[in-house]
Amino acid sequence: MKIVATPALSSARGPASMATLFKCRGVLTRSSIFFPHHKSSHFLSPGNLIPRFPTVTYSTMSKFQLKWGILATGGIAESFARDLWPNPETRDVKDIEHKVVAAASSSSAKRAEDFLKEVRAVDGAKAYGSYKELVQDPNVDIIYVATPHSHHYQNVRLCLEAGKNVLCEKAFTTNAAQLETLVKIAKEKNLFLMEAVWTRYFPLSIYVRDIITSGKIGTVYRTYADLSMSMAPEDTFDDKHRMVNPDLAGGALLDLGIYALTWVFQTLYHTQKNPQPPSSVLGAIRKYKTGADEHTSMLLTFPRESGGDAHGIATTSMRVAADPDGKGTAGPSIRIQGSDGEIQVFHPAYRPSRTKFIHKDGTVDEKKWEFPGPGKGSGWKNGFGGGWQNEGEGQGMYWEADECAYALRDGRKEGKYESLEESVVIMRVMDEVRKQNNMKYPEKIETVDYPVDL
Ligand SMILES: NC(=O)C1=CN([C@@H]2O[C@H](COP(=O)(O)OP(=O)(O)OC[C@H]3O[C@@H](n4cnc5c(N)ncnc54)[C@H](OP(=O)(O)O)[C@@H]3O)[C@@H](O)[C@H]2O)C=CC1
Ligand SMILES: O=C1OC[C@@H](O)[C@H](O)[C@H]1O
Repeated sequence: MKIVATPALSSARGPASMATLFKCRGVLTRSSIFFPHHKSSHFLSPGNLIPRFPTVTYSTMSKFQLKWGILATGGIAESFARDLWPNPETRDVKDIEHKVVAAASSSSAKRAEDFLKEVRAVDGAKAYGSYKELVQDPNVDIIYVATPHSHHYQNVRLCLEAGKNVLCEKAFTTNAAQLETLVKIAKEKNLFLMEAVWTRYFPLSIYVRDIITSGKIGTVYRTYADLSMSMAPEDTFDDKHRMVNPDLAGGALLDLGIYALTWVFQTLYHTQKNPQPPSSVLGAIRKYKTGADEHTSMLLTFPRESGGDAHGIATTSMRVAADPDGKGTAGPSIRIQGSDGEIQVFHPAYRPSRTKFIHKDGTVDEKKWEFPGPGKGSGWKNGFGGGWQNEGEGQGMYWEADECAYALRDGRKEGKYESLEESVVIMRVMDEVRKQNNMKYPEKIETVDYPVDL
């Protein structure tokens, strides 16, 4: 069966057509492009957007269907599940589709039921009042784990022990020992396991990595990467909130610093033929009153077989901002510096949409990405009271979801843009930074014991 979706009112390009109605999946839905109505720096400014109103031919024949179970119903669970809704063909992905077939909430089955409605799950999707019930559902192919960092080890292990494939939110675990244990279990059970660092699967990340591996930027000597979001934690979070609560492995390092490290690793490690872990790591931490880190800076040295080292500088903060005026005037958040040029990537590091490649001769290539998808209803909701931040068309979390579908279809057990081994190396770096700064989480969330009732 094929459904052709065309702009019902106009095929004109440009701002006037932004509210164009689209026919899709047999229903009329409004297309709106990611507009800010919140001062947060999560947003693209309208001027950065390229209106796009394609004619899309939807095919429902012979697709690989991935059936998702969602474990936890908080902010990012909702954003992710909503991103599974847009038809993948709107992003030129023609051979897979996603279905949310179940969700579990540790609060109540009613909460899971409401969640399933909010994210437009399939008819008959199952709502569970415990994670243990979800992992027993034979209809679920893969579970997306969206609990706080502190719970990832216990929750992922629950899924793996029950024979489920897993996509787990970042940071993967609280420490490397926990992650190594999960990787071992996944391998023994021949299950797929991936860290949900969605940034790796963005077209912009693929573009940047391609520039590096093609040699166009020459030898890469240094990457600066920052993800800092000024949140005035004392005004924004109570001390129990997951962002600042050590019992939930809160703090800038695991929550935001992972993205700065992602940029350092995907430019200085992942792109190497024979990647070597950093030969040295130096970290500095400024603590918040709860004991969680509010501000962390890291200097990593990557050995090079050709001699000399490459340096990665990764910084993160809840106290100061990478983009203080929300307009990008502070310049790029990420600078990848090579012998033949520099690649710049603009805030936010986790959801990059704008980049510049400045060649050695001074010429500049600029690229921008928009976030396509049909219909109102896919939106970003953060976990700390921001509420809906836009009525956009999807946030780009679907790209990591697509990777899960392709991996399961093709029998791969890891994500292709971040191996489990690379996730472990990054977790070891974070361990080392915490160790140097005497920052520990409570034993019950750092242990590899299982099961532990948190
Ligand atoms: N990729 C991205 O861009 C983002 C990723 N994240 C990541 O997602 C994860 C969750 O973050 P977020 O959704 O913002 O968090 P929320 O606090 O909004 O949601 C977490 C959910 O986990 C469940 N949960 C189980 N036990 C606890 C507990 N003891 N305390 C609090 N919640 C508990 C609850 O769901 P229930 O009651 O249904 O069981 C809760 O709603 C983190 O790992 C974070 O780093 C967060 C934001 C953005
Ligand atoms: O992953 C994340 O990215 C966006 C941030 O707002 C959020 O705190 C973090 O968890």
